Formats: sequence, C-alpha cells, structure tokens
Amino acid sequence: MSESEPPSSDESSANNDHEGLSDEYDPEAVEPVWQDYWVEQDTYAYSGNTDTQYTIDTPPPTVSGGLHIGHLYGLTLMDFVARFKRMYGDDVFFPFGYDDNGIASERLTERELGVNHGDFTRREFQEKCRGVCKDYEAEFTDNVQSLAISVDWDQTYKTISPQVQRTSQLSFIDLYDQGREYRHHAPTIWCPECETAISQVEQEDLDKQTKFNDIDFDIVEFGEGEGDEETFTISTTRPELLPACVSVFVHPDDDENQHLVGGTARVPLFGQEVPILEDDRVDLETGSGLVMCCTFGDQTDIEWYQAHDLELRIAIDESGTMTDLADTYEGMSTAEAREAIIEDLDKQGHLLESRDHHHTVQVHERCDEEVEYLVTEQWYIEILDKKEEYLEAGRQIDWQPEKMFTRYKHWIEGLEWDWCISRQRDSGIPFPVWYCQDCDETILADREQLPVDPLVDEPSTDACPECGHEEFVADEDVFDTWATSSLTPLVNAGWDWNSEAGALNMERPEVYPMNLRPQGHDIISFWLFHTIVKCYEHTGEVPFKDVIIHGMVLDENREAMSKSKGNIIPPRDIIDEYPTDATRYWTASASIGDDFPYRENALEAGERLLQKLWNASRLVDQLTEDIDRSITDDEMVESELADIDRWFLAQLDEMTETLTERFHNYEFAKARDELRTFFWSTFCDDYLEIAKQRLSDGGNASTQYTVLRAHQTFLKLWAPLLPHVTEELYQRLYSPEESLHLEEWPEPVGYDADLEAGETAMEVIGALRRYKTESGLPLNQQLEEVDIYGHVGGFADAVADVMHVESIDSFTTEPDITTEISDVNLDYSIVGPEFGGEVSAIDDAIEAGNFAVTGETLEIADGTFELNSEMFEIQKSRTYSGDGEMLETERAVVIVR
Ligand SMILES: Nc1ncnc2c1ncn2[C@@H]1O[C@H](COP(=O)(O)OP(=O)(O)OP(=O)(O)O)[C@@H](O)[C@H]1O
Repeated sequence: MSESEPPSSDESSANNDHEGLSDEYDPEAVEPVWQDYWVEQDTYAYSGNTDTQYTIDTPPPTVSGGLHIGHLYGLTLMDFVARFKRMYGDDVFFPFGYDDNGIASERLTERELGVNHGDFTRREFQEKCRGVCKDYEAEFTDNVQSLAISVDWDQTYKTISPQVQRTSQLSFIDLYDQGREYRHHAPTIWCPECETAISQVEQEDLDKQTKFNDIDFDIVEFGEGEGDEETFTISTTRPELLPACVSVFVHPDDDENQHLVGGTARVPLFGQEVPILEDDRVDLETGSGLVMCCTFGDQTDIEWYQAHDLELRIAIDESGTMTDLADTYEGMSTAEAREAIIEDLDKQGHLLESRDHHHTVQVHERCDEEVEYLVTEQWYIEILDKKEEYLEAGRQIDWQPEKMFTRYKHWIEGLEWDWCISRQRDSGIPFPVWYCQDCDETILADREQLPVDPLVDEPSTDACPECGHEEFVADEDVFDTWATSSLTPLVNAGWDWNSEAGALNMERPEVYPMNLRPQGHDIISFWLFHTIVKCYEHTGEVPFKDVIIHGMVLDENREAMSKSKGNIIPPRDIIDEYPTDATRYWTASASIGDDFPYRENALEAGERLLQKLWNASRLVDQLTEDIDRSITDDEMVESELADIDRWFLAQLDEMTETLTERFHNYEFAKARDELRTFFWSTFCDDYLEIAKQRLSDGGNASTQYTVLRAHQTFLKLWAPLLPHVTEELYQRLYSPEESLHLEEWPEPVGYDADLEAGETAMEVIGALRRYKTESGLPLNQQLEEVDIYGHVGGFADAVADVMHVESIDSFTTEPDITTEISDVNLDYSIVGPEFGGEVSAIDDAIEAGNFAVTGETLEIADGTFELNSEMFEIQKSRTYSGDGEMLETERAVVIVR
C-alpha cells in the first residue's frame, strides 16, 4: 500500500466478491482494517491551522484500572463532535491523556502487585507504579483505537511525564508568586487508610449504622448558677475521642443548662478537667443538648477550637491508631478503642445508654475510610476568597445541558476549605520547594530548573535569602493529582516558561481557550472546577467555551461504573461481540446529562441499521454499476431533474440542514433518530423503490444522479456516528483518494420542489403497496386504474411507474364518500353521576339509533336526554359507494379499480 492510498478492497474487507458487495456486512473483518489504517495514516492529525481550529479538552482517564463502557460512552460522544467538526472544515485538535500519578495509580499498583507503598522507598515504589501504569496505558490506547475514537495520536500526554511535571511545578510557582498559595499548620482532612491529607472534594458521604452513647460527665464546678446535680449527659457516636475532649458546649438558648456555663467537668475514664462554654453552634435537637468538643471529631470541633482558642489534644495518629494520650487504649485502632471504651464506661457506671443510630459520615472517596481531622502542615491554594469570581467564570461557559451549571454553583456555594494540594504519598509530582533548615524560609526552584525533585536535586540557592543559612530541607510531599490534571488546557497549549522573554507563554496559543470540555457529571467538582480555578488564575481567561456534561453508565445495581470500584464491563467484552459501529449507534441514543444502565439488546438495533445501510448500498451499487459514479454539483442542472428526483433531493437538503444544526448543538440522539427515520423510510422504503423501478426501465440520468448524490450524502451524514461501515462503503463504491472522514460535510444545494405533493405521493405509494400485500398481489402486479384525490403535483407518473398502474388520474376534489356515525362512546364517569338510574335507558336509545348530534350536544330518545361534549365521543365511518376500492392516507384518498 502506498503512503496515502486507502487499503484496497481486498484488504479492507472480506466482503469483496469482485462483483459488488456481498449479502452480509462483515464488521469483524472490516473494522480492524480501517482502525489500523486511520492510525497509520495519521488521518486525524491536527495541522495547527490557526484560523479554523476546534479544540477538545479530552478527560485523561485516571490510571486506576481498566477502562469500561462508561468511558466508551464518553469518548464516543466526543468523537461525534470531533468527526463532525473535522468534516465541517475545522482543524480539530483532539488529544488523549493518561492521568497516571497520584493516589488512584498508587492504589492500583498496591492492588495489582499485592504490596503496600510503605514497604518500599519512594523511588522503588514509583518504579512499581510506572510499570503497572505502563501496561494499563497500552490497554487504554488499544481500547480507544478499537472504538474508532479519532484522536490525534501525536497529541498525547502523561501527567507523570517530565514535561507535564514541569507545567505543574510552574503552575505552583506562578500561584505562589501571585500570593494565592500558603503553607499552614492547622487541622486538615486526613485519610488514615491512605495516610495523607486530602481536600474537601475527596470527601464523600457514607450512611453508617452505629451507636449513640449517652455518657455521664462529672461536674467539677458549676458556672454562672448553682445546681444540685452531680453529672450531666453527653451523647456521642465517637467515645474513642474522649481522651481528646477539650471542652463541653451549651447553647445560649438552653435555659436548663445555663448554670453550667463557666464551670468545669471531668471527662470519664481519662480524668481531664475541661471548661464548659457557650456557643450557638450547638445543635439543641441532638442528644442531651450538651456536646463535647474534641480535637477533632468533625468540622464544628475545628471551628470551636479556633474560635475559643482551645487546647490541642491529639488522640489519633496519621494511621488511625490511638496515641499515648489514649492511655491504656494506645496502639488500638479507632474502632477497637471505641468498643473497649464503651465497655469500660459501662463497667464504671458512666454509660447510661447505647442505642442504634443511623447517620452519615465523611469518608475518603478512594477507599471509603472514615476521615479524621489532624493538625498537619500542608500547602493550600486560596479559593474561598474568590467564590463569586469562579461562579462568574462558570456563567461565561455554555453548558450542555444547561442544568449542570447548578451543580457547579452548588459545589462552589458549599465550599468550606481552601484547596489542600499537598499529599503525603509517593507517586506524584514533587513540590519544587526546599525550606531553610534554620528559619524555615520557603526556597522555590528556578523556573529554568524544572522539573525538579527536591529530594534529589540541589536547591536553587546556596544561602537562605532571609538568614544566610546554607542548609536546606527538601519538601517531601507530592501534589494532589487534580492540581496537575486541572492544567490540561495549558498542557495542550504548550504553556511554558520562556527564559529569554522571562515570561510564561504558549507554544500553541490558538488552542487556548479550548472550544470544548467534555466530561461526566461525576467530576464537575473535581476536574471542571479545579481547571477553571487554575487556568483562570494563570491566564485571566475561562479555559473553555462549551462544556458537555454527560451522564453515567450504570451497573445492574444502578451505581455508576467506576474503574477503581471494579463494577465495570470492559469495552472489549462488547466490541468483541458487537460491531463497534453498533456500540456507537447505542451511544448516540441517550440524552446528554442523563444516567442510564447498559442494556445489551440496545446494540442489536445498531446491527440492523448497519445491515440496512449495507443492503441499500448494494442496491445503489447494482443500479449504477455501469456508470461513472463521480458526481459534481454542477453536473446535473436542476431543470433536468425529474420532479420525483428533485423532490427527494430537496428533502435531503432539509435533512442535511437539520442534521448539521443537531451536530452543532450536540443533539446526537435527535440527529441519530431523525437520520435513521429519513434514511430507512423515505430513502430505502420509498425513494429507492421508485428509483429501482425507474432505472430498471433503462438509463435515466436524473435518477442515477439522484441515487448517487443521495447515497454519498448519506454516507457522509452517517460518518460521525458509524465511521467504519461508511468508510468501507465509500471506498468500495467510489474509490476516492482519501478517507471519507476527511471529506467535506454535505451542504444543502437549495433544490426547489413541491415538498407537500411529494409527501402525498409517497403516502399513496405506501397505501398501494399495503393494498397489494393485503390483497395477496405481487408488488409488480399491474393495476388497471387509480384515481388520486389529493395534491400530488407532478408526481402522479412516478406513482404509476413504481406501483405499475396503467392509468392514473389525480383530482383536487373529494370522491363521493358517505360519512356515517358508526359508534357513540359515553364517558360513564360523568354520565353515571349525572343521570344515575337513567343510564340504561340512554344506552338502549343509542343502541336503537334514537339519537342525533346537534352542534356540541348529543340528543337521545327524541330529546329526552341531552349530553354535553365532555360526556361522549362520536366515531364515524367513511364509505365509498362508487366503482373500485377506497384507500385513505393522511393527505389523500385513493380509488383502485
Ligand atoms: N460510569 C461512567 N459513565 C460515563 N462516564 C464515566 C463513567 N465513569 C467515568 N466516566 C468518565 O470518564 C472520564 C474519565 O474518568 P475516570 O477515568 O477518572 O473515571 P473512573 O472510572 O470513575 O475512574 P476512577 O474509578 O479512578 O474514579 C470522565 O469524564 C468521567 O466522567
């Protein structure tokens, strides 16, 4: 094969019998050949045309397991856009990324190799992660190519690659310089399972069955008033936090307990004395109304700790183990300590009651481990101060569907933490930072130096600029994975530091802002929000114009399929069974934004369509085998076209216009269904039958031209949805010089035709076809005479041709038809209550024909009863008493003799 020629028919398909297309389409043979060809030929290469580029910010799947049909779905939607835009004349930038750093890939490596990251040095574990990710990445590539996703394979990136590490570290330095980042020793959301800080977005709710324990605290001293009680009760689900208890709170409106405020209490088992304070954040509805504050059980504890300047007592360490503060419970897990403490409280008479309790806890979305709040030193990006600006940035985007903006808005409104970006993990991008060993001054790497690993590389200075000290400590943390994946528009645009200019600039500025961000709704708060924050802060611009937010493919339990959860169907399971084009056809069926379960039988509809397209093409092939199939726009002067051909081409114009609009608006489901109906009914069932008849009667230039133009147009209109079968047919029938997917999208030519007359003619043809079938006549049976009462314009001859009618006449009047009332249906839910016992007399009169309709009223039994229009419905029958049989359609009456 030469460099640019498509595969020969022998190579492209097993269907070639050298006499035309075989009976059956064989996708198993056809599809892989084209997939290889498109990749080898760089069919989808972006050429960097700055005037016509259309850029897509493809989601880089996290390397956390194998891809699944949820990805198949999302990727295919993007591909519909890419293929359409490419044919429409845009220079499409369609990259593919692999998000292969961070906790997700680490957990995959641990799972896959049966190891724990803590058992290795950072370097060793990173190597293991790279090895595992490499295999998965190769599988991702294979999957994506097998789905015919028209990615430009020269535009790929890995988030752990040196280049992306450089981008990510540059981003850190730029935000630091802008004053948008800070390092803080403070309570952090912590995952004891992954042993790292996490951010608010990584927490999710989990419903949990637990115990609510009523525990007696001894009163040491009363506060503002005196009482005669010796204890008060605290209700808690977390008694293991008693060693970390630093105060008790009373609500200002809690009159019953006001006398305690200002006093002190003793914590059972552990004995520390804590102040009793007042705060309106106490929830009066829960438990006894008195609440203990521990450092830290939840977010309110953090607020109390900060607002009341409380003591810090750390009872749980980074791995979720009790510290020495927990005394005899030291070394136990939180769950073990909880159980043991409840038992001991009971023994010592401090446990009043322990009852079942259903509540929602916060867990880490990667491992479902309940989070803790630990005081640690972490890096943050400031976001809380700019909530309104990020909302405004979201408003500037065109959201598909629009309702998804609300999710983005709710997320921003609910933000309570700045974005914690440091992770105490191994396989991630290091912070380009050292600290002065003496004064802790932050020393950033030079931009030219990036990417750096401070654990290996030397700092950018010999002496601390603050104190002159010459020894430094490397930052050992790595970035949150979203801190890097949120830069994909800038990675795609080749954003980098230009040393000569001393500024950040873009290698491909035309790519940014990107035209489209497609993604699932599951990561609006993760990927979309963080991308807007980062890119907006770096460039002052919103990073994309449109976003398509699609729904989730669900498993049999109606949960979203997810790589890391493992509840998936791998794409291979489907594409080994069904044609890829059939899966793509299914993909187009869902409304964007809605979740939906995968159903295998939905793929069969796609298979039937492929065969129909094949069959129709086979007929076109046979009908035009002896002619030159290359057609040009000016070849057929419109006036030389027969009415029926012009009518079809005008319909095709309309379809093309509609479909173009649908694709522009990302309305794939409507595009698919409308095109299918038009192709199957109007083209295959109606027009192609007529054409077959006209062409079998001998050469007919008008019809030949129309059949070929229609066929080529259909292949192009179907191309974004069904790339393989359309390419195969295009190559087999037309031997073009390049791929169908590089051809121009069809444009309406502007044919003028009497569309209504054509539609009526098609209805008449349909009615005559049914008449023949129902009467047991062969379709080519000659009919002597047909009268059409309806507007068929110049199409009567075409009807006669195709339905084998010797003599046909058309009239604009109605034939002699008698209309009679055939039935009267009563609405007894109204008639019953209204006429009670007289209903049977009404029924008898109607049965005897003793009724008349006057205007809106039904008069029954010589006017004895009068029913209004809500109470009845009249059915009429139309009979033709003339010569011949009457057939009726929506627009016409046909008499056959
Ligand atoms: N079940 C699903 N249906 C449709 N799209 C999905 C589904 N799961 C993920 N996606 C989409 O795939 C893209 C890549 O996401 P990612 O690889 O992180 O997904 P994931 O399978 O949920 O992975 P993980 O389990 O590691 O979170 C995103 O646009 C995401 O919305």
